[in-house]
Amino acid sequence: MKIGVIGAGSWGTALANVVAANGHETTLWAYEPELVAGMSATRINHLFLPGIELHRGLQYTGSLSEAVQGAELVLLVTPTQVMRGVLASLQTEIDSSAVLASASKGIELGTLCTVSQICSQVLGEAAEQRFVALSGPTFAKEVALGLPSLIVAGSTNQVAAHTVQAAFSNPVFRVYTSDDAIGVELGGAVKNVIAIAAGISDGLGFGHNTRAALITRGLAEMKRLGRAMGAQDATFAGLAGMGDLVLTCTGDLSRNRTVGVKLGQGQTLEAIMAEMRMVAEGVKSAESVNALAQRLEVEMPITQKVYEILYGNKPARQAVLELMSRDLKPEQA
Ligand SMILES: NC(=O)C1=CN([C@@H]2O[C@H](COP(=O)(O)OP(=O)(O)OC[C@H]3O[C@@H](n4cnc5c(N)ncnc54)[C@H](O)[C@@H]3O)[C@@H](O)[C@H]2O)C=CC1
Ligand SMILES: O=C(CO)COP(=O)(O)O
Repeated sequence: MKIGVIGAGSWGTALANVVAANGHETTLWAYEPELVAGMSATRINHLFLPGIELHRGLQYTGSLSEAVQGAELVLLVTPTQVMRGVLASLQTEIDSSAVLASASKGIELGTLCTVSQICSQVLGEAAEQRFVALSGPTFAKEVALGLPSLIVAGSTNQVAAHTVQAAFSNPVFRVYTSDDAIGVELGGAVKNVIAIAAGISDGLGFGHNTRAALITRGLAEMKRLGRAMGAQDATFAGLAGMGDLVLTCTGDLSRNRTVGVKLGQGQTLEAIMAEMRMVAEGVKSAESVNALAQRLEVEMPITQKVYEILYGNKPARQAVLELMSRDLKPEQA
């Protein structure tokens, strides 16, 4: 199969490597010209996935049209906030029958769109019929090292979901299908915001109890937003929900969790972002998910506090105090 992968960050590179190793004719598009040259010469993505040699068959390009030319499957893996611009450049280049998969996790600022909604707006409504959200507990580095990992391909079109499942699956990378594309997308977007909260908690010196509580109540927020957007509750109990939430809230490889830890330790957001080349989607999604919750009148108190800490100068300890002193009530999902 011919596959184009758009975005050579750590995740796009790791996923391109999976399908290339599975025997598919794969071309990886990189935004940075020096990365195209570097990967072509050394087979290593020195900027975003250092130290890992990529499959011999993987091709590299700096041209968007070359990456998707003749592709039966196009995988989008740029940061969510630049997705619309990248897609606009690809609009006339992607084959109208190609499956469109996205492994990006976030909600667009301003429009409050998921990636599938961005695709429909830019490429036309029919794009939704061939859209697949690929998400789960998968740190790029561990996938690239071949450590057993599981993920979900969610789509309203089961033929498209099965195409992605077949292309990516191998003995160390197991892909499940789901018919809940929006649930799979929302799980990935919201867990990044909750991971910042979990990091803040650890950075403040709180314990395992606090972190477990944040994960559990974060899952309740994810479910509530999902219900308001037509997702299925069961999706959030699965890999793209609880699975990814647990991974990101507890794993030291998480960029979002790391941002939270540093905030909890007293660093400013500006200082943290200044020394970070990689994307921590939760920083921007804290604003967009919080706005989405307000628009849909969904109660998401942890998300709201993360937003206030990041953008409202609220001290993290005060935010915790406010969360703890909310009205007492029965436990509800
Ligand atoms: N790294 C990981 O373990 C995982 C990441 N993801 C998601 O994958 C998406 C991509 O993240 P990573 O691959 O981790 O990125 P990264 O943090 O490793 O690298 C940043 C990426 O952003 C690209 N970029 C920056 N400015 C750009 C622009 N103006 N136009 C186009 N591209 C631009 C860079 O070229 C690079 O590909 C995100 O939504 C992330 O949440 C999902 C699962 C795992
Ligand atoms: O989405 C991820 C793992 O599934 C990666 O999380 P971070 O972006 O927080 O590193």
